[in-house]
Amino acid sequence: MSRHSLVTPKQRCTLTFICSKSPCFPWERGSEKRRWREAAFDSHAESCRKQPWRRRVLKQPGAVGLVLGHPFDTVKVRLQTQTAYRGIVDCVVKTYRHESLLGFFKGMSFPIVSIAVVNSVLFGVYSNTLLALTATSHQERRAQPPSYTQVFIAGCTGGFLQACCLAPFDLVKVRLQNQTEPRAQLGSPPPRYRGPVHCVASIFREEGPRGLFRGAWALMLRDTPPLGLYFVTYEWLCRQSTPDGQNPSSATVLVAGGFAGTTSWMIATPLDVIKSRMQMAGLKQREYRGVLDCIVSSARQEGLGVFFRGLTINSARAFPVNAVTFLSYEYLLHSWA
Ligand SMILES: CN(C)C(=N)NCCC[C@H](N)C(=O)O
Repeated sequence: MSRHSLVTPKQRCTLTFICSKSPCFPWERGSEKRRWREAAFDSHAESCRKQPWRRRVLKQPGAVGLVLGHPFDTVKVRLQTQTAYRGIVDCVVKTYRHESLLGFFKGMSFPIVSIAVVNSVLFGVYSNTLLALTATSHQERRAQPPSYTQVFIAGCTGGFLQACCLAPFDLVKVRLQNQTEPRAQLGSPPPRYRGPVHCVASIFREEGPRGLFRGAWALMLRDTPPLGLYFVTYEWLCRQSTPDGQNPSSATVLVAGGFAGTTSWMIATPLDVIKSRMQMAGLKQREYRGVLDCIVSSARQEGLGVFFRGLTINSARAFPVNAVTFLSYEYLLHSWA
């Protein structure tokens, strides 16, 4: 049966993106490898068609990790962009007092909506870049592991492209997380943004369409080399603790994924600070002229310590979130194999 009869165009697009068994390489036309890839894609598509719950269930761990990690992210963003807090504890106490528990969950809706797409782009581009560089499928990769340079390049490519998709969602998240007003009460002034959609509309109106991509260059720099390192750390730790040719156990995947998240966030924190600051500076105020200007003026005004704001909380949050992310990624690839 042709693969086109098994899946709808929408499914085909998602599958091609996520799965490393994409049948779409033109240079393989007519070759044995291409026929094998098409057969693998057919059975893969068939199993997804029969068990649509699989994809839905597998997306949940990422969302659960995101919800649990969001309060940490809010504290981090506030520490990086506001000067009103003396440290993590002060920020937690003030947020709780003024805004209750809900204050920690501000700006969470867009990340929840976008996480599936953003993770699919990251892991899909990573997997497909590795496939293009090594010509080995995910299953074959345990027997013929790619070099760390190939893993790094694939990770950087995935990181760069995920940042392009993430930019507007991340901007809205950061703007909403920084609203410190308590819930609307009679007589109190309303917050600047009433919700994510109002935030998008206001930015569009006040700062123009480019406003939605404020801080995007800093975000791309933040996500490109650190994500190369993210996948190299993960691969290295998996290979260290797994006998040659075997798949890593779930415990190994959790630990390696957690460490990969923590290490990459430690490296990424200085650019994360710059990114958040640029996102908060509205285009109209023209507070910074670019990434370099933001780096120089932040360092001049607040010292070099400014680049490490939120480092502890960022690294702690990254462990569980990325442990779960890698576990679902591995599970997804194996259940589709
Ligand atoms: C250092 N960076 C930017 C990353 N490691 N990014 C990939 C992991 C993203 C994950 N959803 C998280 O929020 O940690």
